[in-house]
Amino acid sequence: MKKVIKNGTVVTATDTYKADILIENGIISSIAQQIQLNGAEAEVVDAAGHLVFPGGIDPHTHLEMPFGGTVSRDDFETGTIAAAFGGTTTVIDFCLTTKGEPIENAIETWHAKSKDKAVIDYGFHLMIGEINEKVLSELPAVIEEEGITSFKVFMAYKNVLQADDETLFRTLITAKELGALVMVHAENGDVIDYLTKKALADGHTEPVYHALTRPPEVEGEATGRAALLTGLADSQLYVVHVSCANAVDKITEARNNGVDIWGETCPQYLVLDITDLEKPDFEGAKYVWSPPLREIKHQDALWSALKNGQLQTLGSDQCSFDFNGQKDLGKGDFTKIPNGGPTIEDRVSILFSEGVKKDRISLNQFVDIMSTRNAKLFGLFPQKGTIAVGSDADIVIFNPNKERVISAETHHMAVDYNAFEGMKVTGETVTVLSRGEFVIKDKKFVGKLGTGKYLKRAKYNRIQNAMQEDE
Ligand SMILES: NC(=O)NCCC(=O)O
Ligand SMILES: [Zn+2]
Ligand SMILES: [Zn+2]
Repeated sequence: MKKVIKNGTVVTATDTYKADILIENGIISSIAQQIQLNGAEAEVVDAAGHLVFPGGIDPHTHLEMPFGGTVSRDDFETGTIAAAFGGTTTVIDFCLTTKGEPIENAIETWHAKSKDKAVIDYGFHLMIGEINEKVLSELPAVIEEEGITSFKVFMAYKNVLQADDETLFRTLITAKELGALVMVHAENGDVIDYLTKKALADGHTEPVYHALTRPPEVEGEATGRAALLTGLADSQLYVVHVSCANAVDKITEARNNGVDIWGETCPQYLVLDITDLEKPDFEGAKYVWSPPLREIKHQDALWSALKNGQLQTLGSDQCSFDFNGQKDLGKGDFTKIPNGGPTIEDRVSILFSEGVKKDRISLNQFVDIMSTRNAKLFGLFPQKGTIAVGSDADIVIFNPNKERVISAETHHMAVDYNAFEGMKVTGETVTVLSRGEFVIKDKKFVGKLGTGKYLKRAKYNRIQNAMQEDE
């Protein structure tokens, strides 16, 4: 049956206007000031007093990911349900590879994790841990057959996920040839390895040492190095989870020099800070992310970078671990605390409440940062990331004035704590449609497991993204 969303305020990355939206066969078929249909023809959804914007696209999730001897708690079922409750309709998850193992096995593993579970659409990025003739021979099929058009390289997590500079450089060259966007976790893993060993040898075991052994300089250095190699390879780079001014400065400098480089930050870096890691009774472990939470001054740098376009996107970096039974693996040794936290559900709300409501970014920037730009960078636009005739009807109906408090008591993630516990936010997702079907209706989950579709994504489009830059 057709659906018509009536009386809402439509918000895209460029426009804000009152209009009705007609949905047929999962696609937006008409947008007009008034769409008149009788009740027998279409289901009417009244969005009066609400914003109607494209579903969020979260380009950075780790669902059911093995890490530090355990596995992240939220999987494609609980993770995508929580994402939908938070106004996100697409996630792109990181498919981890193992050196020496065929890439197709890794991708198969990720398909097995997600199929029959996801309630919203999803895609994968591919981790590159090594480059050799075998890997090079496998990558064209990854792009052409799987539609995986982004590769991820870790510059940190020594002896686990970390790749060397040759691997990064060759990945950049190969990505340019094949039409992929390279993503990088930019921290100097070798320096961190030294600093963490020294901290432990000096008897420092508490969670805050996670941050003290990963100072902003090591993120700035790695970001600058990755940017330089990208310029040298004339390739394209997306720096994930930027946490500090040092990294923003390197990205800005490279962009000013014509390097095709993009930066993502995450909600935790915008609203939490290093003092959270100092909480007593090992509670600081809840706030262990890599890169770590920073001194509060870095928050201002990140907000102004989002406003000025020096950073372009917000990912959640969802990688949740229970406080009891997972984070506590690191009691007595901060290096054993699994890195990551639950953020998928609150990403959109925090950007709206702290960004739009506090006048740090505009409403249209909000849509661009949490959805549209991600669609463009990751080969999903205009199928996703906007409200336009012909686009998928991935739509959020959002109450911009509802005040509420974030809490583990009410969240939908599987973990036993919420990193933003007690935070007051304004704005609430009311109804969410994925390809025209309700997933959340009047704040209740009405979706079905397995209805989320795997997305084969288009190649990285430098012209399209460069054109956005010129606007
Ligand atoms: N960010 C984090 O601490 N955990 C997830 C893995 C990663 O993105 O580095
Ligand atoms: Zn990372
Ligand atoms: Zn991550």
